[in-house]
Formats: sequence, structure tokens, C-alpha cells
Amino acid sequence: MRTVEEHRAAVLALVSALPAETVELSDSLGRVLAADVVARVDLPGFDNSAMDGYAVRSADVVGATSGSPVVLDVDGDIAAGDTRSHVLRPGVAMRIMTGAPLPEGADAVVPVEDSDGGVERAALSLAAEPGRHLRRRGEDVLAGDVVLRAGSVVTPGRLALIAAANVPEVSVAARPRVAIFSSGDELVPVGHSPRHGEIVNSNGPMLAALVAGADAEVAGVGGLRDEARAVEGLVAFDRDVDLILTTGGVSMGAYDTVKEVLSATGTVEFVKVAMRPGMPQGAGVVGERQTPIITLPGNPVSSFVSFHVFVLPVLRALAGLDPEPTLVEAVAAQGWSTVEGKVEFTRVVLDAEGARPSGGQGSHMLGALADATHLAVVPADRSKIRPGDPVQLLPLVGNN
Ligand SMILES: Nc1nc2c(c(=O)[nH]1)N[C@H]1C(S)=C(S)[C@@H](COP(=O)(O)OP(=O)(O)OC[C@H]3O[C@@H](n4cnc5c(N)ncnc54)[C@H](O)[C@@H]3O)O[C@H]1N2
Ligand code: MOO
Repeated sequence: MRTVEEHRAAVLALVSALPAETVELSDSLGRVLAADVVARVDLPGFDNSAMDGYAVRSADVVGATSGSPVVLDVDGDIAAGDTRSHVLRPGVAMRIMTGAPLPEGADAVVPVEDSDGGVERAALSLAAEPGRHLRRRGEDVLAGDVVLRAGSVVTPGRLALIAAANVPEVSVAARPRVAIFSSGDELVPVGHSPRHGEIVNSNGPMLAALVAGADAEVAGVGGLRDEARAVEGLVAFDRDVDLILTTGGVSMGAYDTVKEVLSATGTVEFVKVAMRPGMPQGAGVVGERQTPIITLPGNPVSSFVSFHVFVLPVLRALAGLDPEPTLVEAVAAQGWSTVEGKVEFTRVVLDAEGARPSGGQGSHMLGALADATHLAVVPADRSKIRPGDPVQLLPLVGNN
């Protein structure tokens, strides 16, 4: 039997990084940056006022109070967007608006609330010290600064920073295109009425959601009958996708056609991996384009766990990102038992008290999967987790 690490290395060996794409900033939300973002401008770009009020030389308002205001002549207005160069003469003030450039010579702003609001002459009642109510050029970001590192996800706040830094396009990790096939004669689409012996296909929608949640693109979803002819379609696969995923038909059954047909190609190998759930796995390449394929076990939870353990690293590698999973350290909020000899991926909920199993751990039990936030990675040499034990958690797609 293979170890989890051995099989992860085998699937990673099937792929190499796709070239990064350049997208307009407006299309970058949610994408992963493939290169550092460097500011093209200082932020703020010029010294400006943080308040609507009067630009002054601080020396001219020394000692000003509401009981004893300083009265200064007002030498015009500076609005936000004023591109002229103003000079503030000693002994006078200029009306200035929030965001307007500071006139040369001014070193403070008296807010309009600390004045009589005068237009020709103003009585100022605040002894504004140098720097008061000013926003200095470059105090937030300097041109040439790396404002975001490669690997960061573009969130709305980051998108705003990139825009302010005057960077109109960014380099983002490619979104691998993935085709998904659910195999099994027992499957009917969601919304149809299954007859006795049939079940609703949940793996198809689940994998499509996992692929989309992992920053990849669903290139198509389909079904495969348990017939050699259906699976032979995969052998001749010639569409432009970066990865094929299948579920089902990879175990020891008499109708496990995916395994039967693809084994015969000699380019897809089927193995047992020392993990629970997710023991039967297959991987290789198919078709003229040598498209990488990962065949996941049919049990829904096995498929879900296998996606996180093997497919997610492959999608990250295709996107040019570090494929290594980032594990979270936590403590067990309650104890549970696992099977020795296999790495167990316990579905858990992590809250303030720690991690606890999210419910029944059968590989068919979607009820308990729905609330899980993480997979606890329990090493093969452990058979018991006790309350308070440290545990390593793999965040589920959509929960980190
Ligand atoms: N004799 C043995 N039997 C089994 C073994 C074994 O080693 N020896 N391994 C078991 C393990 S572990 C797993 S996991 C499953 C994997 O089986 P397959 O990948 O061949 O999957 P199927 O037999 O096609 O289906 C298994 C189970 O999952 C349901 N299923 C399949 N596809 C879907 C879908 N798209 N949506 C929802 N549910 C699906 C299917 O109806 C079956 O109940 O094999 C064990 N058996
Ligand atoms: O290893 Mo299977 O994936 O438990 O149901």
C-alpha cells in the first residue's frame, strides 16, 4: 500500500505550472496574484488637507483660542482637484477642502468648526501645531514599495490598494480547467426521482463546487455508464482541459469499469493508499494530449477527502502555487478513535473549544460532512485522540 505522501508525489508528477495570466484590475477579484504588486505612485501623492478648513502657517495661530481667536485675511480657496500651485504668504490663511493640495508655506490646517467660517477674513480659534490635520505625501505607501506579495488573494480591500497604487493590470495565477465525470449506472441527476436501487448524483455537483472553490474552472461535467464503451471515451479524450476528475468505479467490484478500462491503457495506475477514507485511487494521463486524470473513489466522503488531499495540491501546482497543504494546529475538544495503520482524515468542526468530529464518519455520510470545517489529519500510528491532544487540521475548501 502507498503512503499518502507517496501518492501525492505521484499525482504532482503528472502536472507542471501553467503560465500566469495578466488581467485588468476589474477582473482580478478573488484571483491569486502570481507576481508582487509594486506601487507606481506615492500614497498620498502630495501633501493635502485632512479637513475642510483653513491652511495656515502654524506660527500665525500660536495662542489662538475660542476666547481669543487669531484673525487672518483669507487669500482664496483651494478645492480638491485644484491643480494650480499655491503659495501661502505669512500672516494670511487660505480656505482649503479635504483632499486639496496644501499650499507651499502652510504647515497646518484649522478645521472650519474652529473658526467663524469667514471668507474674506476668518477668526481662527485653534492653535494648530505643525502637521495638524495634514496627510503627508508617501505616509501610506511609497512609489516602488511592494504593496502585495505573490500568492495573495485579491480581496476588495486589496483591489482598492492596487487601484490607488495606479496599477491597472495584475498578473494572476492561471485557473486550471477541469472536466468532471461521475461514473455509475445507479446515478440520476438531482431533482429526478430515483427508482429503488438508484441514487442522486451528489459527487458531480460536489466536485464542481470544490473545483470552483479552489480557484479553478469547471470545463464540463458529465456522466459515465458502467460500460467499457463509455469509459473508452476518456481514453480518446482530446478536449483542452488541464485535468480530468472521475468518481466511482475504481474498487474491486465486478462493474468497476473505470479501473478496468483505464488500467488496460498502461498510462493510468490504480493503487491502494493507506488512508481512510479514500483508499482506492487511480492517476495517470489519457488521450492524445496526455491529459492528467485522477480517478477518485465513488463514496461521496471518500471523494471529498481525496479531493482535498490529492486534487487540491495538483490544482495549486497547475496554478504555479506551492502545492504543500497548510495545516492548522489545534487541540481536540473531545476524544475519538481511529484505525491504526492508515492516516485518518476525521471530519471535524473547529470552534473556540477546539476540534471535534462533525458527526458520523462513514464514507457515505454527507449529513455529517456538511457542517465540517476541517479534516483532522490523524497519523497512521495513532488509534486514539484524547481531549486536549494537539491535532493538525487541513482547512476545507471554502472554510479558510
Ligand atoms: N471488496 C472490496 N470492496 C470495496 C473496497 C475494497 O477494497 N474491496 N473498497 C471500498 C472502498 S474503501 C471504497 S471508497 C469504495 C470505492 O468504490 P468505487 O470507487 O468503485 O465506487 P463505486 O462502487 O462506484 O461507488 C461506491 C459508493 O459510492 C456511491 N456513489 C458513486 N458515485 C456517486 C455519485 N456520483 N454521487 C453519490 N454517490 C455516489 C455509490 O452508489 C456506492 O454506494 O469501494 C468499497 N468497496
Ligand atoms: O477508503 Mo473508502 O474511501 O473508505 O470508503
